[in-house]
Amino acid sequence: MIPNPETKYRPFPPVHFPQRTWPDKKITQAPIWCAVDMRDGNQSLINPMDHDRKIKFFKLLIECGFKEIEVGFPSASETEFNFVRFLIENDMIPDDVTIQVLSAARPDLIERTFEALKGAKNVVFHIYNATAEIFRRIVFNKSEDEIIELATSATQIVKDLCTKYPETKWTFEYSPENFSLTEIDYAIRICEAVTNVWNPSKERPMIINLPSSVEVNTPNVFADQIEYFSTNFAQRDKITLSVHPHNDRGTAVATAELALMAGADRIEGCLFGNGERTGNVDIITLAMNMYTQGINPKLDFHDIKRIVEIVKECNELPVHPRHPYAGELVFTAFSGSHQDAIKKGFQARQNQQHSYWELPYLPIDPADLGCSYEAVIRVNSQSGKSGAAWILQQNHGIELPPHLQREFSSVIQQQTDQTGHELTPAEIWDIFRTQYGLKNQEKLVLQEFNVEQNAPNSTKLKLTLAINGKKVTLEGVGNGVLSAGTAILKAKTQLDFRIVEYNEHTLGKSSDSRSISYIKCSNKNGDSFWGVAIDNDILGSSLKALLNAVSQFID
Ligand SMILES: CC(=O)SCCNC(=O)CCNC(=O)[C@H](O)C(C)(C)COP(=O)(O)OP(=O)(O)OC[C@H]1O[C@@H](n2cnc3c(N)ncnc32)[C@H](O)[C@@H]1OP(=O)(O)O
Ligand SMILES: CC(C)C(=O)C(=O)O
Ligand SMILES: [Mg+2]
Repeated sequence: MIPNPETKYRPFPPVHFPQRTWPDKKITQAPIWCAVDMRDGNQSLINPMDHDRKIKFFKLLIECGFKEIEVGFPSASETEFNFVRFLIENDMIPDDVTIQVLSAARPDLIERTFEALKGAKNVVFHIYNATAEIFRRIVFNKSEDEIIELATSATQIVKDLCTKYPETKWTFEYSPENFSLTEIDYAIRICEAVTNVWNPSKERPMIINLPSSVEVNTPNVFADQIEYFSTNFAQRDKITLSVHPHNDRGTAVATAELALMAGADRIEGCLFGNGERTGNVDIITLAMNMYTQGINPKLDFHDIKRIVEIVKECNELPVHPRHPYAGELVFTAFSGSHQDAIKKGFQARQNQQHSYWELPYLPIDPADLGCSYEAVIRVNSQSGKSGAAWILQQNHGIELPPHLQREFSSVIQQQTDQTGHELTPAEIWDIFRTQYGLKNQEKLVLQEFNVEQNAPNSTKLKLTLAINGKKVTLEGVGNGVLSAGTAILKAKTQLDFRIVEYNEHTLGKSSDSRSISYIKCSNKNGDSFWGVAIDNDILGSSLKALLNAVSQFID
């Protein structure tokens, strides 16, 4: 028996805020991004990053365009402390990048953190303490006022120490940890008290960072909390309002997006949503969501596969194959109706009159993330006619005629049903060649041919064939090469068949491109077979395709 949730869990109370305006707002520009992978992400890893992994991650974040990077919790360990020293002493921080460090609101930890920062150019000094009732009661055993005192006295210590190091441009950040679980008016009260101590200005704002340290409510309730805070905070114009969503309910991205609509200016998060428990908000998803709405996210993820590899190596964690924008399967359709729509979408793009991306089932151009179109369609037993046709088109320039697409699809379907597995492009190509005579067809093999135009509508054809390896030369007449060839083969094999469909095209754009021909022959019993052939000239490919089709009537 599962426990009764009604007596075990309490619903999160909504914020009474009928003046809310965020539902009608739009996101129109990128927020200030702060990557907290090297701190919040790092503190959640099984094996926290060592020096080399941290360096690698730091360089990656800079390449991606982050201008604010929380590089660690310097008072946590020697590794953390020394890493910050290394960055500073080796001049590894670009002038336009601000490093951020975190410390609990504890004098000993704050002092140690300042030691790590000596000589840095630009720093966000970030302190936090939990403010929610359950933390005040259980963790701190302190009253509301005592917690305010803890936060303000720590702020004063930071302020005093900043004056000792005037060579650094300091920005102060305060986080009421577990903001979303904190009584909203108390959260405003403690943040205002901290702000009053710091005394920011419009020109030198401080950062108030509102975390859903544990995600406890729906994104709309969090948005109400943010708009309420933003509306009622006394020195709103002197603070940068930041959010720091976690993903316990799986809605961190929505939470962050609604928070931006509700007035947040800045977002802290991690690549691929790494972080404590279910992670921090995924900045890649957020940024690419903006990108697909026509907004420049001011971050660069154009080589997503490389980013995945580096992050996997540094975090020693996988990235899910269905991770938005980045997973190895997110641009791949296995299912028939999706494949059909995607294939038609790519065709339609060739005549499109506008520049916008418009493709069924592909909300973003894979090329924008450095991915090719090759993998957008893969073939298994869920696939339809467009699946294999797409693979042949992409890999070999083959434009299967519509009827042949259907016929080849049933061949492929038999294979995938039998094995239950995906077919690779190489396997599909091999099945295609075997099925239509491009490979191992030895019953009727063209060796030479000669065409003479006797008169208008009368063509004389001389064929040299290897029939099951035996060379024969045959002649016939028809009103064209194919009808002459048909006449020759009918006479030789005693088979009664006719050509019912013929298609050809060049494989490539230049005039010396090879030709491919597709021929379907039927007999009176209703049996029909396709033959396909490739040759340097169109007559050769037509005759070979005819032989490949007819060979299939022969036992
Ligand atoms: C939501 C977040 O992500 S917060 C960031 C969390 N990150 C980390 O903790 C990673 C790095 N931390 C560490 O390595 C260690 O915690 C250290 C080295 C910083 C400190 O370790 P310790 O000295 O053993 O203290 P510990 O972390 O257990 O803290 C517990 C004490 O600090 C107090 N404390 C906890 N958080 C805070 C805070 N934000 N501000 C002030 N005091 C705090 C607790 O009430 C407790 O006090 P008590 O001993 O009087 O009961
Ligand atoms: C330190 C704070 C910002 C934090 O990581 C959290 O509350 O989740
Ligand atoms: Mg966090």
